[in-house]
Amino acid sequence: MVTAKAWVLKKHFEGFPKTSDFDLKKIELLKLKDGEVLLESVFLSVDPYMRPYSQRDMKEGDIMIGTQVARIIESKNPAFVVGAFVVANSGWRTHFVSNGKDLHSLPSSWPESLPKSLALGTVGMPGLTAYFGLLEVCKMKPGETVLVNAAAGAVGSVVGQLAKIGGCKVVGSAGSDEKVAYLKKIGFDEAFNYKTVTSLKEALHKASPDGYDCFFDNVGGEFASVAIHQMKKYGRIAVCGAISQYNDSVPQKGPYVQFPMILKELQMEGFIVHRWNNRREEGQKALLKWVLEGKIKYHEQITEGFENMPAAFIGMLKGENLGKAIIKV
Ligand SMILES: NC(=O)C1=CN([C@@H]2O[C@H](COP(=O)(O)OP(=O)(O)OC[C@H]3O[C@@H](n4cnc5c(N)ncnc54)[C@H](OP(=O)(O)O)[C@@H]3O)[C@@H](O)[C@H]2O)C=CC1
Ligand SMILES: CCCCC/C=C\CC(=O)/C=C/C=C/C=C\[C@@H](O)CCCC(=O)O
Repeated sequence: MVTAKAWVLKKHFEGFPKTSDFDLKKIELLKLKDGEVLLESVFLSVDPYMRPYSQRDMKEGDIMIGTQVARIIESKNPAFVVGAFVVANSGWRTHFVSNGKDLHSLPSSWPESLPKSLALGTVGMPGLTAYFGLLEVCKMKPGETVLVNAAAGAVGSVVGQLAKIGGCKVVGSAGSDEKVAYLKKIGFDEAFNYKTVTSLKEALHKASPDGYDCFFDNVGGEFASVAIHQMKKYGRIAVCGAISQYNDSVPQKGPYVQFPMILKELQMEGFIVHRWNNRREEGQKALLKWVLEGKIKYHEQITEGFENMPAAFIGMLKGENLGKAIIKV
């Protein structure tokens, strides 16, 4: 019998999650039935969506939602061999049983030299979010100017590099000078620390006096309310997330934004990466190619130890990660 460890939501979050909101449980796994596989998590992801989705989708006592790269350690399913790696959506746990239907094998072209954890970040859901959000929602064109916030994160860092590959000028914001330096290192044309600028309005104007054609919004709130006024006519806004709001009990009341929406005839579209699930392979193939060519750089904030998962999640929400936040079991 295999004993799995799992993090459960002990108490719904109020404001920023606290480690006391989680409980570590042990689960005895049953013997495999025909068609099932036993997996052990190797890398686990902590993502911003877990904060709002926990309120929407979970009840206290549930295992925390989330994804992992896992290794098959026992198989009664001929489609999955022992030793193979897959991406699963089985939550915060060290071991689990699956019937294989919800497992995604890593692309066959995945080189041994490339960390498999990238399947949770740059070459996984966040990278695909950047890829499809930029190409299908922003519809960036060469020569345009792209703005992205939370730019040093899992999604934002890929947005900026994809926009450079697409021949755009790229402006990014992040919450530390270290992150700003990283953005410039990976090719952003302009980058600033939104926490230390005296005026966000002036920082955005200085970075691109003519304004922005595309705004890839990961943050929402006051940043979005200021940025919208600096969009060019016919600009496009991809509303990817609103992390500035996730931990607020009372959402920030941003200034009235409908005026620029109308006067500049802006397109503003929210999206969820699931929309392009049928094009996952296309996106992963493109992202993997650019990573292997060195055109997309990646950085991972690796936290060692399953026991540190709640702390890694809280740290990511507080901006302590540069690049994708990953837990190495
Ligand atoms: N629509 C979709 O399908 C998807 C949407 N998302 C969204 O994309 C966004 C980025 O996700 P992801 O790349 O995984 O996360 P990141 O790796 O960027 O980590 C979160 C980052 O958000 C920033 N942040 C946190 N709080 C605030 C705040 N109050 N104001 C401004 N910035 C803040 C921090 O960076 P900093 O130092 O810059 O403050 C932090 O590092 C999130 O909003 C997420 O919900 C992600 C995946 C799919
Ligand atoms: C309830 C208010 C939500 C406000 C917007 C919040 C988050 C946007 C975001 O981050 C979306 C992420 C989507 C992730 C998609 C794929 C998976 O890895 C997560 C699966 C969770 C699920 O969809 O059940």
